[in-house]
Amino acid sequence: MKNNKKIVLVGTGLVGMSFAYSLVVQGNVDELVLIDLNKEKAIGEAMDLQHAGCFAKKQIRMKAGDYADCKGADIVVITAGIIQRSDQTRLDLTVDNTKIVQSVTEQIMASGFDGILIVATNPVDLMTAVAQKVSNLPTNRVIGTGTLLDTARLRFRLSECLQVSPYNIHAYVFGEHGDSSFVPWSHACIGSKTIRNVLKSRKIDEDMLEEVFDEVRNAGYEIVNRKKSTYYGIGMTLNRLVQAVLNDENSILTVSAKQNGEYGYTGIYNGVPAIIGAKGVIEKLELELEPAEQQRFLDSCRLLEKIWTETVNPVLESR
Ligand SMILES: NC(=O)C1=CN([C@@H]2O[C@H](COP(=O)(O)OP(=O)(O)OC[C@H]3O[C@@H](n4cnc5c(N)ncnc54)[C@H](O)[C@@H]3O)[C@@H](O)[C@H]2O)C=CC1
Ligand SMILES: CC(=O)C(=O)O
Repeated sequence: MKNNKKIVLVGTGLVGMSFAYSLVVQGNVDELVLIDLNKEKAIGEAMDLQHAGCFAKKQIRMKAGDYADCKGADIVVITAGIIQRSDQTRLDLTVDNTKIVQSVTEQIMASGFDGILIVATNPVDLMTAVAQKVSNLPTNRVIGTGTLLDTARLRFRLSECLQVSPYNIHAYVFGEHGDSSFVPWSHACIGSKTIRNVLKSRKIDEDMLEEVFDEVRNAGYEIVNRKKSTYYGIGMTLNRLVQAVLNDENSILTVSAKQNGEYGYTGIYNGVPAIIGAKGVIEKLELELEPAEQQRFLDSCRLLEKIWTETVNPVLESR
């Protein structure tokens, strides 16, 4: 394990700073550099965090910096971008955020950065693909937060409904971090018992599962309607992913990873469970999906590929 764990964050908005604050509270990095288009904001955020750090269990070196600081960083996290309004989906952000992620990634790479890139900017599956294409880093080293936040929401909600700790709920949200996501319930377990068998023994109707997932899929919209944006959930999601890499955990997390045919699709970034360690995506966990689940994954990939071809690529090629 490296002695000095260095993270650079690009985008010091609500998502970026929720993540940064969680690092300071948990004290699980050594060095943190903040970059934003709005340099004054990055400086103000760094000052505020430095003051918070006086009460933290570990002292972290923090500053507002610039892209030259990415050289030698273990991980650069991209949270720069616009957010959706309550009448928009994440996919409506595609054109604006493609331009932002392209520009940010070019500047990161110009520094000589050679670590792991983690992307949260929405629509995250497409923006991770943009970061990979522009950076030309190996695909295992460019990771999107994917459906990790959705999976946390699923485990939370199932935990509430079934009165079992979320730590003992093993269920994954697959596909786009968006409306085409789904849960392969055939692989959802409470402890080692399948969730369908748990429902059967408790005499709970299976319809409960899709009701729970509807809430999970709509959770982002529900929060945006009430408070304009979501940030604590994704802040801790980013922290979890970063720790898995920094500590070479080989933990299974549902991230946006480049598809290489494991689930019948090649070429697009989409959310699947994967083993995450120091080298990024070590291996995608290949689950045997039921035919209907497999179809939903293919539909999700086809949707993303269509937007990539019709919208993202023309933006990338226009520069
Ligand atoms: N993947 C996920 O699960 C989630 C993703 N998000 C996404 O995260 C992104 C950020 O959201 P918030 O932090 O709430 O937005 P925000 O508006 O609070 O912050 C965005 C920041 O990006 C900066 N920025 C914009 N263009 C930039 C550029 N070219 N270079 C450097 N910095 C730039 C802005 O100055 C601002 O500080 C959005 O795209 C949002 O949809 C939000 C929640 C969950
Ligand atoms: C905004 C967003 O992507 C979420 O909270 O799921």
